[in-house]
Amino acid sequence: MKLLAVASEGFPFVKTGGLADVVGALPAALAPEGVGVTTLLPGYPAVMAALGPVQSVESLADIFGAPARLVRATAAGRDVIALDAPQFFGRAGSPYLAPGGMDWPDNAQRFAALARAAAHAAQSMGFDALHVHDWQAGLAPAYLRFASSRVPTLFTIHNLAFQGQFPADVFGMLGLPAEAFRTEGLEYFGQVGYLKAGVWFADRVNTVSPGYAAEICTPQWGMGLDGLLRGRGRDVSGILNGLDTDEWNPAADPHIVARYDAADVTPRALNKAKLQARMGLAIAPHAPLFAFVGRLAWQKGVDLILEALPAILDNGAQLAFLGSGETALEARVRGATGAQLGRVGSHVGFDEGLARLCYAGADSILMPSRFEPCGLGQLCALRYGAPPVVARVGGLADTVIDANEMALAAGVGTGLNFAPVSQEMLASAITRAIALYRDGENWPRLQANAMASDVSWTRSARQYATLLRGMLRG
Ligand SMILES: Nc1ncnc2c1ncn2[C@@H]1O[C@H](COP(=O)(O)OP(=O)(O)O[C@H]2O[C@H](CO)[C@@H](O)[C@H](O)[C@H]2O)[C@@H](O)[C@H]1O
Repeated sequence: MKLLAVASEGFPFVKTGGLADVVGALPAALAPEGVGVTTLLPGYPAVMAALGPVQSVESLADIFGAPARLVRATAAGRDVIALDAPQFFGRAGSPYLAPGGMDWPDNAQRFAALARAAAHAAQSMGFDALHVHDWQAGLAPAYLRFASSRVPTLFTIHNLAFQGQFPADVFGMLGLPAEAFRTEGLEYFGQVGYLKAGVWFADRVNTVSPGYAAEICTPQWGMGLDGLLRGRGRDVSGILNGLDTDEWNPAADPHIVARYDAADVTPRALNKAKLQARMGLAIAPHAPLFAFVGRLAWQKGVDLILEALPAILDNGAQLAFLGSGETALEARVRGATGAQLGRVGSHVGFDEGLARLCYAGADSILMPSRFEPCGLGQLCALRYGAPPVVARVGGLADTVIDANEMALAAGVGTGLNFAPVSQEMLASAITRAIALYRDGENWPRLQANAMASDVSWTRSARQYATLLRGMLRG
């Protein structure tokens, strides 16, 4: 099967978060299942540079007022098509944000162009199916539907909180027939909804864990789309994300100081010391070291970590933050660092190497997310032997087995879970983690169980292949 995937980011070419990891990993994961993936990405400067010499495969005479072309190359082991449209993507900086942190003012056009190019390529280049990721590509199933195309589409929701909503007057420039702008279409509370378009027009919809698939069908977590999602019934499913276990491998990771595997985790101590140094923490081999890696956002419960700080500090533990995001949270993280020098460390920014050092050097990774479609941080934590403390929501609940008494006795715990998601319950889980760490006997077992967890794509790739083959049958 020839599958075209379309997304606004994909590792290793451009990454701001977990979407890129998944888009970058699926081609290798699906290859053994007989699915050959080509990935269409916006031609950002970083993407064009990484592709090197390219072959021009299609020209698009007029894409929202300017010519563009599709170019193709194989790079980093992936077959990539880039939408070379300098008027939309030829700018430095974030894929989504202008300098100053506001959305690029022409994001509606930019990502409509991406979706239109994907629909065009899916039809004209002989692909069997189109895999559409998140709102940035969400219009593609609408373009295909109104072109009476037979190319089936799968729409994957990585985060329902980001919906790509634009004022109604954007509709006029999309080049879609008037009938598309209805409740039974892409109209969303009087606006144009790019994610809504994906959910409405795609043949199948999935999200990145079974738990989140169930949650988004409820009013509490459906973000206004639960009715529509419930209405799509069995067309909606959940498939867990995995990790590219070659890419994320503590035995071969070039970003960390000391490489190790499950047979001997003692080299982790060197990574811990390095992480403490990089984060401005006291070099304390026996202090339990917690780390947070991710977007500094309400979703991720960063405020809960800050409020639960006494549970960490009063127990002689340390905390390292790596992330960027909401200005107020960035300021609070910097403030906590300044107030607790040597005990709280932080790096506000995006740093792939430091993220890996966090997974390889921290004793435990904190993920107190209020909601989490899947989460990759906890999978990295398991793989790198840093048993995570996670909120029992979405994909976190699906991937981390709480080390309660029964689980410890049965030898199956891989981390710690807590619910409901509150500062108090997080503090109590942290206290439990520190006690386990200090009792000496259970922690190594927990760490070994974590590292033995299957976080690869193997099972999920099979599920994707089954879903895609089902789509081809209609
Ligand atoms: N400052 C920083 N420096 C370096 N690396 C950083 C970083 N901040 C984040 N990362 C990295 O980015 C990735 C984050 O992935 P997540 O899946 O945890 O969250 P995200 O919310 O971006 O993804 C959304 O999409 C993914 C993919 O489907 C879902 O798993 C998730 O639940 C959903 O919210 C990880 O690889 C992490 O290490």
